[in-house]
This record gives sequence, C-alpha cells and structure tokens, in this order.
Amino acid sequence: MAAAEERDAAAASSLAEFHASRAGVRGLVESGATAVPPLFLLPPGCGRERSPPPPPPQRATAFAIPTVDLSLPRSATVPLVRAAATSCGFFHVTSHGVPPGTVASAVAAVRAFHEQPAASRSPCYSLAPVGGVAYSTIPIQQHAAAGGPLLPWRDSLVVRFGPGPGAPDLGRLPASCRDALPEYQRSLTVFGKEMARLLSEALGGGGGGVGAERLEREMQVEGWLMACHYYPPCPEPERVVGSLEHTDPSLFTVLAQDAVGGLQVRREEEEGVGGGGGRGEWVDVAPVAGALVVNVGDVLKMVSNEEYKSVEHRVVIKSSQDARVSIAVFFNPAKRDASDLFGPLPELLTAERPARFRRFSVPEFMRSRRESGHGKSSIDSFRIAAD
Ligand SMILES: O=C(O)CCC(=O)C(=O)O
Ligand SMILES: [Fe+2]
Repeated sequence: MAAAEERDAAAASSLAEFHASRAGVRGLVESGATAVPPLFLLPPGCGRERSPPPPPPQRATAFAIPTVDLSLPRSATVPLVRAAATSCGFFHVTSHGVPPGTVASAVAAVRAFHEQPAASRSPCYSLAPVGGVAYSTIPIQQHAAAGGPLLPWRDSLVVRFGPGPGAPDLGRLPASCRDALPEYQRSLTVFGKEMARLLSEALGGGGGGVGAERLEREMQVEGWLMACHYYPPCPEPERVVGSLEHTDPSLFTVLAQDAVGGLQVRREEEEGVGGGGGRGEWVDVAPVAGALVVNVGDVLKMVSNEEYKSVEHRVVIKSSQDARVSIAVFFNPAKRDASDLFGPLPELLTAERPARFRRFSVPEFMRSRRESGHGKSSIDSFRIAAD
C-alpha cells in the first residue's frame, strides 16, 4: 500500500474505533487523555491554527457584534436589525422575550445530558437520527482531503422537532431534557416568528419595502432543528477545532451560549469581498449574559439578494478546564418540496441590482451543500454571473 493509503486506512480504523466507543469526545476526556488523538489534529502550517497573532490589547476589544434591544420601539429596532444584517450578519438580541429561566434550564439540561455517565448517554450515540434524535461527534471528513482534522472537539445532541409524527422521541434522554428542550423550542418559536418579521421588514431599505409578513408568506418559517453542542475542555486547546469555519445553511440561526466563550466570526472587509472568500480577521463573539445571538444563514442571504450577509464563523476551544455548552436553533422554510422555489424577492430587484442568485428549492440547496462538502462554496452554484 502507498503511504497515503496506509494513512487513510489507519485514520478510517481509528475513526471507526472512536465511534464504536459511543462516548464522544467527552469520553476521551473522562478516560484521562492528556494528548489529543491524531483524528482531531490540525496539521502544523495548515493556516487554520487557532491563535491569530496575539492581538494588541486595544484591538482585542475594538469590535463587538451589534446589539438589538427589542424593548425599543419598532421604529428603532427595524433599522438596527437592518444595519446588523447588512454589515456583519451576526447580532446580539436583548429583551427577546424568552424567559431567562427557560434558556438557563435548556443550557443546564444540555450540560447534564453530555455529563451523564457514559453508560447512560452511549445508548443514544448515533450519527443518523433515531426518532428525531442523534447524539454524536459529527465527523468533518470533507476537511481530511484538505489536510484538516477528521473530527471536531465537540459532541452534539441534535433534536428535530416538528409537528405530528415528526415529533422527536425524547424518551431516552434524561428527564431534565424532556422538559427543558421542548419548552425552549416553543419559546424560541415565538421569538423566531418575531425575528422573521423584523428581518423581513428591514429588507429593501427598511422603509416597509417588502413588509413584515413577506418572509413568512413566501416560505413559512419554522425552527424545528436544534443542535445542542458540548465542547469538552481540551488538554491542548490550540491544536483542535471546536467547529470548523462554516456558514449556516439556514434562513437564520438563534444561538444561546454559556459564559465560557469560543465562538468567532470572520469580520469581512467592506462590500466587494462577497461570499466569505477566506479574508478578514477572526473576532470573538464574547458571551453577553441574557442575550441571544442571531445570525443570517445562506438561504436568507440568497432571498435577500445579498442585502444580508451570511458570515463565516467557527468555534475555538478556549479552556483546558471548562466545558462549553451552546444551543443553536436553525430557522428554515417549512416549505421544502422540490416544487417550492425560492430566490431573491422580486421587490428587491432593480436595474442596478438584478438577481444575483437563481431560484432553488430546499432539497436542491441541501443537496448542493452536501456535495460541496462544506458551507462556503455551495451558495456559489446558485449565483448568476454578473456581466
Ligand atoms: O457553538 C457555537 O457557538 C456555534 C455552533 C454553530 O455554529 C452551528 O451549530 O452551526
Ligand atoms: Fe453555525
């Protein structure tokens, strides 16, 4: 066997062994691992090492994502949402109406799930959802080819809510999850509907251009997919990735995070950079107590004809002591038949700014995303070349 094939075969067998342990990254930490196994390692010099050059102290605090305070009058929040979605694509929302206890209970339940003894959580370990639930370390195989790691330093419990027979079977989860996660999802549905109205109203210049109900009418917005992430402390944090850089394939995403930190966004340069082409510096999204993080995803970027930015983000492991918990809820079109076509909203199109993307269906978009192996490039397959 050639050396490369041997290496691939060895990696495949360690990957299989890792999944067979059914205990996730947390299992490695529990078994007292003091070094990071090769499956998680970034090769030296690959350009994805965690640490940017040590920031001069004044720059470390120079940038914070915008905040939208929903207790302000609507005449103030719409322009704030517009400014945030068109500039950095990420913002904090305060006074969001989701009770603090509901968020705290959900975050605590996620922590409790991942910190149960391995014997309790391993029966749930599965890469594909069983009864709408999957607990696993989701491999990032697509990066092996590019010399990246096979696995992120993260375990995830993914729950797919939804009406009728699609409701998840939470029976195998601890009692705290069975109550707290659906309650959080219900609360977020209310918040998400409001967010969809604000994002809609802020489109087209924010002067009521497309109307608050436009997105809902176009695609029926739902928030059924919940990813409950757990980033164990790492003995060598700078050698691993918690989450590789990516854009979200959603309309928009709502994230709750605990106080540990590690989320970073790529701060793009001004207009013209387009598409997150790997430029711009990484900046921390420092946790703000009580706030939720909202970010624009690829679908909304396309529907907004690129008025809104879907920005690359990643998670680095900050701590060799503390595990980090975050919960992402992905808001998506409920209309997901092959015949439900979306594209830049016609009201947004002008002679100066014609459609930048062709129309697409959700299944087609998801397929392109799978095929491209990663979020960044799939959106470009829908782009209409400018002449
Ligand atoms: O854990 C985080 O802060 C981010 C998670 C994320 O980006 C995702 O689930 O898409
Ligand atoms: Fe994400």
